[in-house]
Amino acid sequence: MDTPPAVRARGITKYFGEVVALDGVDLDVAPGQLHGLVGPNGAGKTTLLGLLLGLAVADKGNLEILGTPVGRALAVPDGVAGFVDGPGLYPSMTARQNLSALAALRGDGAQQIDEYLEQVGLTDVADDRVRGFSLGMRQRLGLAAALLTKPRLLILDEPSNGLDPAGKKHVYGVLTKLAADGTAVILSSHRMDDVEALCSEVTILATGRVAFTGPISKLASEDSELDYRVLTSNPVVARRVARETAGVRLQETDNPQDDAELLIISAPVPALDEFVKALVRQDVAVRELAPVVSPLEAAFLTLTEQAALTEQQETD
Ligand SMILES: Nc1ncnc2c1ncn2[C@@H]1O[C@H](COP(=O)(O)OP(=O)(O)OP(=O)(O)O)[C@@H](O)[C@H]1O
Repeated sequence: MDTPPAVRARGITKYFGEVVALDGVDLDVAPGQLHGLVGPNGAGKTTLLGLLLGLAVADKGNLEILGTPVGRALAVPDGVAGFVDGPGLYPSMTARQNLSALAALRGDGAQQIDEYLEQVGLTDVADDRVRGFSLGMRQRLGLAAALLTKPRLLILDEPSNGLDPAGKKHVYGVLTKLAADGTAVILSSHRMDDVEALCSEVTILATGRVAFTGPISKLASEDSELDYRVLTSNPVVARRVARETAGVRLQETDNPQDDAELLIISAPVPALDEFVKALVRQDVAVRELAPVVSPLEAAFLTLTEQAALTEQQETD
């Protein structure tokens, strides 16, 4: 039998009094998929994650989690783990005691506690009280607690909040491995670079509506124009080449010193290719070439601005 989708949501609507937090949201997440949920403040990300965790119920729409329709009762659906607004932990207990208490409640997982602590990089502080933990350490312990339940769908609200680079590496490694083993992971983030590094699919929410959902690779089309930073061995010639290449627009930078060395150009991918080839023909070496903002960030800004504009037109 085919494995059911981890999430299948259709027309999910959620009100808080007058506020429409979610407005007809559709979402599909396959098993083993790392799915990013992004959107400006107040877009409805936490509300949606809360519905998936069974912390609230939708006012309208259909929600199926791991193949089972979600009813009206508030309960964490079977096979789902995670947290919104930070993990629930006992501050007066140590990290290990927190996990032991959870394992005892579940009647399972006690044997793997050391392994989970190691996976999230908390072995050295396993016997320290959670009260003294930083936000990043709490996030990692929350993830270990979620792992202990062996979820098939993991929901995480801003999991990289407070994480230092080493913590991020641990957490991302854990999430990638979980997904490779078939667990679907849905995480919200304000960091587009994190989502790009980790997720294959993304849903962009703007004022409670889906502005885009699908593979990240579909967001950046060949024709969309991005801004690029360009450092070369000869900025004077590079600037002339930029002016002469069809489809390339040279931007003036705010910093006059930057202006001497650094070029900012706007171009779609085919024109960018022609620019680089022309530089090489002129014996100019390209030392750095990178988008000023990532394709996801650029698409995110455009889509959310459009959605806000549409909403304003509808209310006018
Ligand atoms: N318990 C609540 N009572 C009243 N309004 C709420 C409640 N929870 C959320 N809202 C409203 O619903 C909308 C969506 O909020 P939500 O927290 O889901 O957004 P978000 O995308 O997670 O935002 P952020 O990025 O700031 O965390 C907002 O307008 C918010 O004010």
